[in-house]
Amino acid sequence: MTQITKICCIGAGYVGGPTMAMIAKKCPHIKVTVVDLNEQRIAAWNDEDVNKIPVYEPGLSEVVAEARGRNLFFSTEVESAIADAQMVFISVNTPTKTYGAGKGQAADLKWIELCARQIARVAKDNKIIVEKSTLPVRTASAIRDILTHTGNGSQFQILSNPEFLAEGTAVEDLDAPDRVLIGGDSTPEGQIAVQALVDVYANWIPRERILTTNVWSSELSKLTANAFLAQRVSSINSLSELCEKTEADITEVAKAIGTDSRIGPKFLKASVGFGGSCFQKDILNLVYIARSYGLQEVADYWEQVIIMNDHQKKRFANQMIRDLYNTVNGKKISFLGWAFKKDTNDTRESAAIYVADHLLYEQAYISVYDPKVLEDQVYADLDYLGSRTQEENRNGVKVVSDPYEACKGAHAIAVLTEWDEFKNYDWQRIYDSMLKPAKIFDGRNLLDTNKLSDIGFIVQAIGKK
Ligand SMILES: NC(=O)C1=CN([C@@H]2O[C@H](COP(=O)(O)OP(=O)(O)OC[C@H]3O[C@@H](n4cnc5c(N)ncnc54)[C@H](O)[C@@H]3O)[C@@H](O)[C@H]2O)C=CC1
Ligand SMILES: O=C(O)[C@H]1O[C@H](OP(=O)(O)OP(=O)(O)OC[C@H]2O[C@@H](n3ccc(=O)[nH]c3=O)[C@H](O)[C@@H]2O)[C@H](O)[C@@H](O)[C@@H]1O
Repeated sequence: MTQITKICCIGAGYVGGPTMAMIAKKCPHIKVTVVDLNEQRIAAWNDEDVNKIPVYEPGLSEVVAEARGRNLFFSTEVESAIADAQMVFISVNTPTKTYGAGKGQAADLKWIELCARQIARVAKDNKIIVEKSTLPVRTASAIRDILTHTGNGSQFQILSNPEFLAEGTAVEDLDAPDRVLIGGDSTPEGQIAVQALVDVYANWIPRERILTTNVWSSELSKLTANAFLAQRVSSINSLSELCEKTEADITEVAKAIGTDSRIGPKFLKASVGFGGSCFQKDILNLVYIARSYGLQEVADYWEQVIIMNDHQKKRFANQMIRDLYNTVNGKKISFLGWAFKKDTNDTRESAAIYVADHLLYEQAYISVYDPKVLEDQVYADLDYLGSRTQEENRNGVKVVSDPYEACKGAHAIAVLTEWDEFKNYDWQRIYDSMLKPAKIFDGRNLLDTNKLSDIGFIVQAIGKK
């Protein structure tokens, strides 16, 4: 049996950082080194002030503080960390391709291949390679191809161990996951590698929650889990539009169906649309894979989840324009929230970006407040769209650090993220400072509509009349 005492993780992002911090915390006998090419990111992980680590997650700084310097290390010395480790996790980004074949759908595996080649170059002994990144089914065979041609006789086992944590709850998800999934080869060597990784997780996770499968099932289960979750959001969002036409209330409908134990209550919150770095990219990837096998109906079925989500974001922005007398030209609109969900500073694919873009086309003036997202990030998100010049984005959007300032003099407020603090604002004070009629578009069904209406606000929530 291989007793793992040295782990390296390539990629110190939203997954690599928290995941490895938890392994290090729970397994003080294992030396865990997280490496990244991004020097700034590594410097931030090593910041003396543990509150300045680059990923904001409730409880994460405490986990890092406990293990960092003891058996958790962050470094840019990629090669030596790989060479030293018995087990190498690959946790690099796998975004949607922006060029060439599969552009806009397939996963870009450039960084995965680079990692495999780097491992092949520096490894001098046998290693277990763990796919932590989300990958298209059958990627392990490409990694194996690269690794088996090193020519130095080292043996590699490839495992798939997808991550299911959600941002904002990463620490609790890692501490007590519903399950850990490990896919490996059925050969004796493959099973020894699977067992070695099972033993790592078994330090804190009950054995019955550690599932083992073949590699392909594991790779495909990750895409499938995200597709099912996103599908629930698109399903409830599609019905929110019908609720708005029929005086049914989406919160009541969600509760009514969610109490059926076969359906379950989670992931039925209607919203302005799902965001985050993964749902869209993973479903597009699934669609691409299905098409590449000639499975048109399968591809079309899942693509509809994305089409519905795009529709929901557009619908929200259009409703704002319509309710603001068909023009937002020169009107100040306050955005409460920019992150794709609460309790994270991550803004990737956030619905707020697309709603802002839509309103900027209509020449609105947007004032953004988010408790955790920095000004530069908001501009970077808008610049990345390429819809207008950097100067135009900075003229059209101001980022402020005070929510009352964001709302002062506004025609309307849009709630784009469900941050808890929004519920406790002095809404009378906000109302008094706004232009009248003062409108609120609650894209998260977060606020107390009755209370706001009593103050004088005109409130439009999702899936409610
Ligand atoms: N963000 C999330 O909540 C989740 C993400 N995933 C998956 O995990 C993977 C990583 O996602 P994130 O951590 O969000 O990405 P990220 O972009 O935050 O982090 C990836 C890191 O890898 C580094 N990197 C890329 N190539 C490298 C190389 N050759 N050598 C060293 N470092 C390299 C980048 O500099 C970056 O810091 C993706 O496949 C994603 O789909 C899975 C579950 C949850
Ligand atoms: O592969 C990934 O990256 C991860 O993707 C999601 O996690 P995450 O995107 O971090 O956050 P979620 O809680 O899933 O929320 C995703 C989006 O859906 C929205 N959402 C979620 C639930 C809901 O009922 N309604 C709704 O609009 C959220 O606001 C957010 O914009 C999955 O939940 C994780 O299991 C997975 O590991």
